[in-house]
Amino acid sequence: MKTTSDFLKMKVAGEKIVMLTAYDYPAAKFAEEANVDMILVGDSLGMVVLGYDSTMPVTVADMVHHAKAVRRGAKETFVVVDMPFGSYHGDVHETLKTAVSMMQETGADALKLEGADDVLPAIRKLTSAGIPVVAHLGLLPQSAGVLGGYKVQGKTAEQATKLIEDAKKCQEAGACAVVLECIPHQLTEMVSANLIIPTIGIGAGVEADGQVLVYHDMLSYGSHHVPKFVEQFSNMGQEASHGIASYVEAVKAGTFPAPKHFFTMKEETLDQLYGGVK
Ligand SMILES: Nc1nc(=O)c2c([nH]1)NC[C@@H]1CN(c3ccc(C(=O)N[C@@H](CCC(=O)O)C(=O)O)cc3)CN21
Ligand SMILES: CC(C)C(=O)C(=O)O
Ligand SMILES: [Mg+2]
Repeated sequence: MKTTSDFLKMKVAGEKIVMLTAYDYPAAKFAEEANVDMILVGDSLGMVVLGYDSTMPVTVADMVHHAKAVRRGAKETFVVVDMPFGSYHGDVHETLKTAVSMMQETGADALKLEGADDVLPAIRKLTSAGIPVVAHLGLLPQSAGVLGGYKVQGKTAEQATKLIEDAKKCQEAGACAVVLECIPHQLTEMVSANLIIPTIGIGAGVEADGQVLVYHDMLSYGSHHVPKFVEQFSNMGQEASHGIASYVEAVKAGTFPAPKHFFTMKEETLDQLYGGVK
């Protein structure tokens, strides 16, 4: 299994880090088999798996439930779990307690927290307690209400300067990597050059040290709105709906199940059952 120090080495060597989200056992297995470097159990599961229209309703219990399934499917891959909305903005001792239980219950390798500023003490606290932390800057879906929606961040010189400073502060606080979401690619280049820890981009250009995408987006598996930064690498949703439509048709037509799907009784048992007469 790769560790945080391998990710630092990959950055130095210029080897791209591939991260993919997963929310269940089969997805985790597929990711591990394809040599994904890091799996993210993202709170985006609230949207793509649970059908909410934001990540706000997702709870620690939801994250734990899905992360346990992912861990069972990918025992040899570095697994990062999102701390959900509202679970790390209270007292740092409370945050540490929540983080410890998330780590112990799921067997995760790291936790991810959105933001800098008042989140820095939590990053410091968790790291010093031995929990690797991935930071997350730029578009913060858990603050979409405050940001005014899912919009590109860091477009002005002032915002960009703040983001570079925030990234450095996250690194100083002990973060082992930082996710950069929806920022101009030139800013990604600057942040990446200013940090020792790797940057993992989503909608942040090719200059990041790694990339992350949401499983359901990159496979076109039922996610309704697909952001501009997504490439659809397969068409799973279409495969699924065609498969289900064929099943419905076959049952209605009586062509499924076919004899190869039947279980059959012996002739002599049938004779006993009928008492020799039908
Ligand atoms: N399915 C899914 N994919 C994601 O990547 C994702 C989630 N859900 N949920 C949590 C966050 C929210 N994310 C999103 C969602 C939408 C846009 C989006 O539509 N952005 C606009 C750009 C808006 C602008 O121009 O400022 C776009 O057209 O891509 C961006 C990030 C990323 N994360
Ligand atoms: C979009 C990624 C980075 C994320 O935080 C998630 O999937 O929840
Ligand atoms: Mg998230």
